[in-house]
Amino acid sequence: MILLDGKKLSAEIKAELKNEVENIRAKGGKIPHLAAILVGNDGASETYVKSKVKSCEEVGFSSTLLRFEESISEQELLTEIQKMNENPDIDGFIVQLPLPKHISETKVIETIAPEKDVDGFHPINIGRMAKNLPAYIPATPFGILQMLERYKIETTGKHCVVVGRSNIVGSPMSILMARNAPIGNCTVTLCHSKTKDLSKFTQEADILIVALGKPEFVTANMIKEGAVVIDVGITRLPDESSAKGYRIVGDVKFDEVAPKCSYITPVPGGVGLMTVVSLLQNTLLAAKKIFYA
Ligand SMILES: NC(=O)C1=CN([C@@H]2O[C@H](COP(=O)(O)OP(=O)(O)OC[C@H]3O[C@@H](n4cnc5c(N)ncnc54)[C@H](OP(=O)(O)O)[C@@H]3O)[C@@H](O)[C@H]2O)C=CC1
Ligand SMILES: Nc1nc(=O)c2c([nH]1)NC[C@@H]1CN(c3ccc(C(=O)N[C@@H](CCC(=O)O)C(=O)O)cc3)C=[N+]21
Repeated sequence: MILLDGKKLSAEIKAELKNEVENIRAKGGKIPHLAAILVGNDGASETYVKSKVKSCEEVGFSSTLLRFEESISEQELLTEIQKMNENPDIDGFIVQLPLPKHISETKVIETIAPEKDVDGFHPINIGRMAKNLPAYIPATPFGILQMLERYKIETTGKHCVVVGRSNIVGSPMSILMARNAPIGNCTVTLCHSKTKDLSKFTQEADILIVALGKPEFVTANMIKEGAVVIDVGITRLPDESSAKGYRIVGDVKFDEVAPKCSYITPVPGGVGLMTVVSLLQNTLLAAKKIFYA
């Protein structure tokens, strides 16, 4: 069993990004600038956004964090997004999800200029991705592709089973794994809460990607011997013995599943860290105006 080490890989990618920034600086080019909009004060969202800002600093990007009260109106938020669209100093920005219930996620995402949508959530980016055209690929799926690539895991002809069909993880992941691309060419099965006999599918998976948000849901009996298991899930469970008061648990029961796997991601220290660096990589592309010149 080989651990897919998100900590090591993300550190390598950060070092590459830092190098790129130094080259840009030496040539007097535009330093990449990522902005994030955070609405309300959800604890987990706060952690992720801070981690994005910190990672920007580490690689030498500029970053801006705009915070708004939970009570901001939809129209006010859309106006702020327009301002970001028009601000030439900002190369890419994200609106942290989830949003308060009175704000339409769809409207928010569709207001973001596609060329600044480094999350890759705008329908134009999803459509371009599905057609195998250059596009911003959503950070979590992009991070998973890079893990598979850097560990030289063969995907062609494999059966990839994705559990979860969210717009930010499962759905784009299933599209990417089925594409005719170097990391792709899988036969893909996409499972969700209406899937009957989920185990029947997971047991057939050469590559199993789990993003359903239920801690330790996937057990050893659901896994084929030698499978590659990618655990996207992140749940904070109360834990008094930890300094933070919680511990982070994935969607996979790691201790019993790991011995059956050829490769597996840990949680924490797996996919989450790749998500953050992938967002920075998209921001670098945005600063270079690679897709929408
Ligand atoms: N590591 C990272 O970078 C990231 C981690 N996450 C984590 O990944 C997990 C999933 O997030 P996200 O994709 O946003 O989740 P959502 O809650 O948006 O979607 C969950 C998906 O799982 C499906 N599902 C729920 N229960 C079952 C079940 N019993 N059997 C089969 N499918 C089921 C749902 O089906 P249906 O559509 O029918 O409701 C849905 O498609 C969360 O723990 C989240 O915190 C999320 C983003 C990034
Ligand atoms: N517009 C938008 N874009 C997102 O990309 C987005 C979002 N909204 N909403 C929430 C999810 C979740 N997400 C994570 C980011 C980093 C870690 C991460 O750094 N994880 C570390 C630490 C985990 C921790 O301390 O909580 C790890 O897994 O080791 C995890 C999850 C991005 N998301």
